[in-house]
Amino acid sequence: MAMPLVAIHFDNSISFDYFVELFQELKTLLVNYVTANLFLSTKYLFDFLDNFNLQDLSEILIASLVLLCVTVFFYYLWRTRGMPPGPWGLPLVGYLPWIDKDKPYVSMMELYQDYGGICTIRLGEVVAIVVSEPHYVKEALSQESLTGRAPLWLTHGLMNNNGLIAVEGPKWREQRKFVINCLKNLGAVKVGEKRAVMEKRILGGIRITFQMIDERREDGPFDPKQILSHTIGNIMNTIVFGKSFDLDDHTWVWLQHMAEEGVKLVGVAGPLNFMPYLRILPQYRKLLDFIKNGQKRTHDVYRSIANEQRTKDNILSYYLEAIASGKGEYFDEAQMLHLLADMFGAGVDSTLATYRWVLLYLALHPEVQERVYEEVSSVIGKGKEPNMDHFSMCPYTEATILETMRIRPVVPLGIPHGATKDTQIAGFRVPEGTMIIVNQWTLHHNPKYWINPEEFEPKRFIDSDGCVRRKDSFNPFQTGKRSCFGEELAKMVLFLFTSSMVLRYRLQLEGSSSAGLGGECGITLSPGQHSISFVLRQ
Ligand code: HEM
Repeated sequence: MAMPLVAIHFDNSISFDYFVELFQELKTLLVNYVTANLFLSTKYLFDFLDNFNLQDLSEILIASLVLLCVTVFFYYLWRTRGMPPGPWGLPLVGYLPWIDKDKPYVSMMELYQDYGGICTIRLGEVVAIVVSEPHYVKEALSQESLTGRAPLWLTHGLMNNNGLIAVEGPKWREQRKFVINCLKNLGAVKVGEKRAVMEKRILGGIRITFQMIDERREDGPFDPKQILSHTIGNIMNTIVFGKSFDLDDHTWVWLQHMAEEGVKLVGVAGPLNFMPYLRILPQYRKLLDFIKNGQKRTHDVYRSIANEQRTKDNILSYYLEAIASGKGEYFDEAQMLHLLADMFGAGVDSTLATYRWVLLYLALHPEVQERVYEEVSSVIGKGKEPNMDHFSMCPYTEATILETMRIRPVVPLGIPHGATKDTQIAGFRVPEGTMIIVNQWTLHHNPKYWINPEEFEPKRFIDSDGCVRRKDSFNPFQTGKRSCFGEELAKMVLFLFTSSMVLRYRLQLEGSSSAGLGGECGITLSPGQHSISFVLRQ
């Protein structure tokens, strides 16, 4: 069909009539064009349907699939332009099938071997940059624009910018500052009078730990996980809620169960982080319901603790005061409940897992244990309780704790960050929304920075003057504006527990020497099942 010609006459004076005429012509042109194409398309459609057979259908499907792959390929190329190099993945899932779900940190170390200290991978819908060299890690973690959190559906989606670990922007800054002040007030400080209050709290927990070990140790070797979960958990309970629970308190038993299951389930539901549409599948829906119900019930428990709150000097009571004062911008009940859960979860899980690794490595290396014993017994004295003044005088004990954190970092892939706006690392483009993974495991196991990295050798943290020294390739708490502010508290718990334990017991590993070393990786990497004999020292 011939296209109608549009005759437009230009003269010096363009009148209103001229526009009317132009509009009419354009309208005619459009109507003719649409009618013609509609006629043609309908004709082709009828012709096609007349001759349609199954082979056509498979050809159409294949062609659509190829078209989809090509579109996804070019979209991915466009999206990752200027970003660090990395492996190809599959449409939709990206590199996920190549990540070992039990040991994702090992898969990331393989990436380091293939692509070096900075690389890009696509995990479902999320594009991630993995940084594994100390100077890239430092550059990334020092940037304001990388203090966001990764766009992960489970954490971001479920938390809805509440709490502490998953929040961003001004709310994160305000709430983080508030909690840091709370911890200082409660005595999680290097020096000062308040420190004694926190020491007392921790030493109380240690005494109960020893009572519980003494009740069980004559029956043979056992895994101290349950006892430590109760006592370290209760130390955190007093800091966060101002109360501790009895061992058999139903609420406490349930809270511990939820904390443990929650860690595993969030691990199992991991693919939802990268492919949120999977939640339409029944198995993921069930998981999500379980997590959401658990969250709701936990908040109900916290609410009732808040209603009965009588004590001062804990994060909950400070928070209630802050809400009542009306001064802060983001202080409300919903945010408080999430924040308390984050504080309890982040504080207990990581410290408990680290301490269990310390005991396992001490039991596995009697020569290291004896050196720690010699040091603490000479500095603190047999039968005495330690305090943080002893810490700087026990470099070998500190080095043993650090070496444990090196060889078994409890967050082997850190807590991922997210780019809040376009930026750069090492000159590579980092678009807004990119996830940044700090590859702690590779940093801690790279033979370029550690001699025989698979060997447990605390001396590597001590310099020629006998002082403790840390390297840039050691990063268990991450660095920068978003680094872990629980480090001081963790240091106190780990030193006081380790020195007291070695002063009181000789630890002996029972069964296979590799028991538990492989670890179980949920949100944190914890030791696997193992048994220790606690032999009372004379
Ligand atoms: C050995 C023990 C611990 C280890 C290895 C550890 C490790 C970490 C790491 C790697 C991060 C991520 C930092 C980042 O995103 O850059 C983190 C964040 C965090 N940690 Fe710890 N942590 C420990 C103990 C604690 C304790 C005792 C507390 C509570 C007082 C705590 C509370 C938190 C919180 C709330 C965050 C999130 C901070 C934020 O997003 O601004 N941690 N921790």
